[in-house]
Amino acid sequence: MSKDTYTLKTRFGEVEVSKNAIEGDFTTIPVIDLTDMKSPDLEKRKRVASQIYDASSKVGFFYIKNHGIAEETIEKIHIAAHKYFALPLEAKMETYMGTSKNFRGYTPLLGGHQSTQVEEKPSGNLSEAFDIGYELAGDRQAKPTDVLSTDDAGMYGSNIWPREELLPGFRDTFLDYYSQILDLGRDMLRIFALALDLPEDHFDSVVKHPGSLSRLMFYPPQAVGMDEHEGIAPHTDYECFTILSQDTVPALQVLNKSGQWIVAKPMKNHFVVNIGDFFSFWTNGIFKSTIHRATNLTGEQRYSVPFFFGVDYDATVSVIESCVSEGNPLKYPGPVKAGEVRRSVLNHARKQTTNSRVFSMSANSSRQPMLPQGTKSRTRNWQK
Ligand SMILES: O=C(O)CCC(=O)C(=O)O
Ligand SMILES: [Fe+2]
Repeated sequence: MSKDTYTLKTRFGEVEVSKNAIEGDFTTIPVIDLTDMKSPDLEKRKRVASQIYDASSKVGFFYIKNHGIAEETIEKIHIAAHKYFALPLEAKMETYMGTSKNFRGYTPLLGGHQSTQVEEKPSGNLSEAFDIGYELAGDRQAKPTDVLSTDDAGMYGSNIWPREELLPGFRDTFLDYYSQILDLGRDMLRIFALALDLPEDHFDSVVKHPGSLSRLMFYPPQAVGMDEHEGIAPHTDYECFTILSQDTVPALQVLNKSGQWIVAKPMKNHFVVNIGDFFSFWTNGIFKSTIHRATNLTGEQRYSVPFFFGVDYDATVSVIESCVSEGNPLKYPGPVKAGEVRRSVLNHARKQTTNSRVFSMSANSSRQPMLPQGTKSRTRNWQK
């Protein structure tokens, strides 16, 4: 590594990264056209699946276009995000995540955030967030007779909403967005199954009430002359995959294999999709959960809306058998209870006062997925 690099110290090891993000190099973040994702022609679906396999196993990140979510839906959620973060702090604190048993609600600027790096002077992430999770009203496929199970980990539960009179229509807008992205996630899981040479309905039984969080994020501009301050510190996501809507302000950077931060420039009507730790576990490391961060150096306000697609909290999941081979022996003993894994990851993150993600950052290409200290013994031994 040349002197243009620095060492990123993490709780789990060191990563060499270059000092500067490389502008203009997006060739490593492929764009996948989902037009044929639901084509009646299997060969066409397979062509999409094969691109998804390539991107998921080599990069861990890709853009999607022609995903079927209307521009208007995306605009509406961004307007809702602007309005929510414009509320006075006291109003946002009425929805404070600290009062939630299942990781929903508001995370204030710098509050409760801490870099995943080992810092001399820990400083929080320069962002605010508002999280919601699965509720039946946010799932167009839920039947009126559906009842949410009480998963052992207590991850299902209600969302915390700002008072309707403060933000009329906010709850409906967010739940509508949530339900549409949830369905996109379900559809994508079928194409992921095809990508893994499995029957397309292979995962259907574990996405009845998918344990997915969605988040509004706000990154204020940094003060002129201020040292670069991360909006969200380097991390990997911990669910199956993330579907991210960015506004027009660039900030997201993805760590490539040679240790360079690649800017994932916002592209109109595209989502950024990235593999999370849970999918990496599930596929025995075939799908890569890649380190990324967001730093807003533009002087403008930035908003983004990630959706972390995950399986039912009460599902029990083991590494997919066909992902284990002589060349890729079983990495992670299982089975695991999806809700328990997520609770322990989130608890750990909260204890560390981080922004709710877990990171095992020994190296971008050979990382082990998730699993903090304190995870139940069955899962602790995943973390070598
Ligand atoms: O805002 C972004 O661009 C990325 C957010 C992110 O990585 C996350 O919330 O996990
Ligand atoms: Fe992320």
